[in-house]
Amino acid sequence: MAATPPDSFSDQLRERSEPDWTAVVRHPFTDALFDGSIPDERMRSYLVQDYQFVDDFLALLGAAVAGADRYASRLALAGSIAVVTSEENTYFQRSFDALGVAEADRVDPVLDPATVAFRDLMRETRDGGSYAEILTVLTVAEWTYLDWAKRAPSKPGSFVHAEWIELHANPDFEEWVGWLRAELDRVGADLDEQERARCLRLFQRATRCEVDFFDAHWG
Ligand SMILES: Cc1ncc(CN)c(N)n1
Repeated sequence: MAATPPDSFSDQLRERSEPDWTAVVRHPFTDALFDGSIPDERMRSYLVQDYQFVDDFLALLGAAVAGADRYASRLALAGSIAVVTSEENTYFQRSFDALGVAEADRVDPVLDPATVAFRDLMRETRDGGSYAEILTVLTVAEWTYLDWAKRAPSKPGSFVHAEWIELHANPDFEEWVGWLRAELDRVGADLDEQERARCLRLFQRATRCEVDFFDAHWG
């Protein structure tokens, strides 16, 4: 993982997004994922909604490729696109098969309010955000997932649970999150006060979206 200096821009954004950050990383949904106790019905609805999240997330990655200020950054971002469109997509399809998800729910399900809120945030950022703002939203989505997945004490039996954890707790994903943070720190160094404040508001809003997304499938 790329080294991040202590009290970096990304660290400051995360610290100022508490208590929501910890609420995502320690969400009871993730604990139930670890011990494999999420009922199929709940896992199905979560994955169906998340597949829609991933659609907009992929478009946001595309906007980051377009908005990046250098070729090396485009290459790193394209590497993540490769994962989302291969291993991760295959995981969704195999899980949908195992959970009996109908074609309509794979392609065009009724969206939860939490999915709509996250989608709106990603679309607004994609269409009108600076490269720093796009990185901010990408970083929240990936870093929260790394942080909860890293807490997994062991592998649950079902592949639907186990592989969802593994996709977010492996050395490549850790390196990707390290890159995102370092990139946000690099770009953040050139921002003025107003632009940094906009990134903070986006970071906080995206973190809240993550809490609401898990809440929608819990309790
Ligand atoms: C809601 C959500 N947030 C983040 C991730 C990780 N890409 C995800 N799959 N879903």
